[in-house]
Amino acid sequence: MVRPIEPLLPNNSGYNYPNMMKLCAESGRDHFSICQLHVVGEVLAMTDESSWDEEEKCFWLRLRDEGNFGEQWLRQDGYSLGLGIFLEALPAGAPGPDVREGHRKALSEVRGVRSAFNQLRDGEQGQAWQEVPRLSITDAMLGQGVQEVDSDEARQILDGPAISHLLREGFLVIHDALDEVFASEFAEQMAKLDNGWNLHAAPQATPGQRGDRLLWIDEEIAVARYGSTAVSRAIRLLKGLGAALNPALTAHHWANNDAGNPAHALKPRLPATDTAVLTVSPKAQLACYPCDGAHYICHQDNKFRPTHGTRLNSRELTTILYGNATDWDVCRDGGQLKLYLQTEDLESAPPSDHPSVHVAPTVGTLVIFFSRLWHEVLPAYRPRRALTMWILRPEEEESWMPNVF
Ligand SMILES: O=C(O)CCC(=O)C(=O)O
Ligand SMILES: [Fe+2]
Repeated sequence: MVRPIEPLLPNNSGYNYPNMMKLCAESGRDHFSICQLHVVGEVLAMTDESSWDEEEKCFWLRLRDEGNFGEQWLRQDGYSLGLGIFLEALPAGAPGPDVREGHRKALSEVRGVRSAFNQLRDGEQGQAWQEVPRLSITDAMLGQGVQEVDSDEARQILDGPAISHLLREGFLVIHDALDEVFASEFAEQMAKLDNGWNLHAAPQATPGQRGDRLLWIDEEIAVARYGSTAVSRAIRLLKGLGAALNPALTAHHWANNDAGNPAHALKPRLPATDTAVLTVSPKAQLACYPCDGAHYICHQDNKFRPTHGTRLNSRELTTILYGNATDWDVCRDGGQLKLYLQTEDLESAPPSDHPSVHVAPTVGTLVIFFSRLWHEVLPAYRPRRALTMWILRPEEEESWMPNVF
């Protein structure tokens, strides 16, 4: 039997260790797993890692969001949690259908809060936050970023002129990043994954924001679960871009920071010889936009909040490999990525006639851009598939939590 999820509580102080044990005893289960934790409107999915600290008499929870852009150890002492926790009295394993329903409700609630948050101006505390208990950063120990992945393929693609273009313009498009055989296998396997009912609707902060369906996937799952060797190779290639860019990116941030741009600050300030700024997200996002005009409105993948001196999340660069047929016709099929140039510091979306580049999502095209650049996916009239990897700045992981607390 699956026990329904506990309702969202405005205050989580009941979820301390003794009470969790009591709940276990009452339900006849030998453990509870925390399946969802909401902090300032983000949903952080719990992995199965939590540990009881005998000395501190508290649980440490390892929290990650779905794409693993944010990760931290959080002390669960009944005071330091955000909007709410859902407890499932479930043995480890796939959630049952009523749990999924609970998740859906929770997500829509969280999205409501989140969109209220997005409408707040810097420093303002809105209605949405009044019930949120204080989350102390000093109670949270930051998790480690994922290791760098070396890839010869990535290094070959990112030669000196390509890197200079990326740093100067904020984006880079390479049309022949994959050889012909790799490209056609990649497109074929992306279609197979999409057509095999493996994807689920992307979460939306506001209705109509995006119409794609997603699968989070890493290079091992791609092979072991789906037999998609070309997708696995593509994920490794994308992961390798981080390592290939590290030295130049570090120098870039140093130069901009020294020139007084706080958005480039390296925290903690790295020694000049240390070039390891970037890590990669463990999983890539496989996204398919169905052919019914599905799109993604103009947005940034990350934001720098000058009044707080923090970023919303750890994403630094967005890297995408497209997996669509070579006869993609933008006039007929639409679906271009529209990148608005030099818009990283804009607070709100630029007008649609702002200088931009349009990228056709043809197989073999690789695009890399700074995640704070405003961009959108234009309506697609043919299934449009993309594999996205976010390259992260792990030292920023703390700052995805806006410090409205
Ligand atoms: O697929 C694309 O071209 C861009 C997708 C995107 O902006 C996103 O997933 O955040
Ligand atoms: Fe995006």
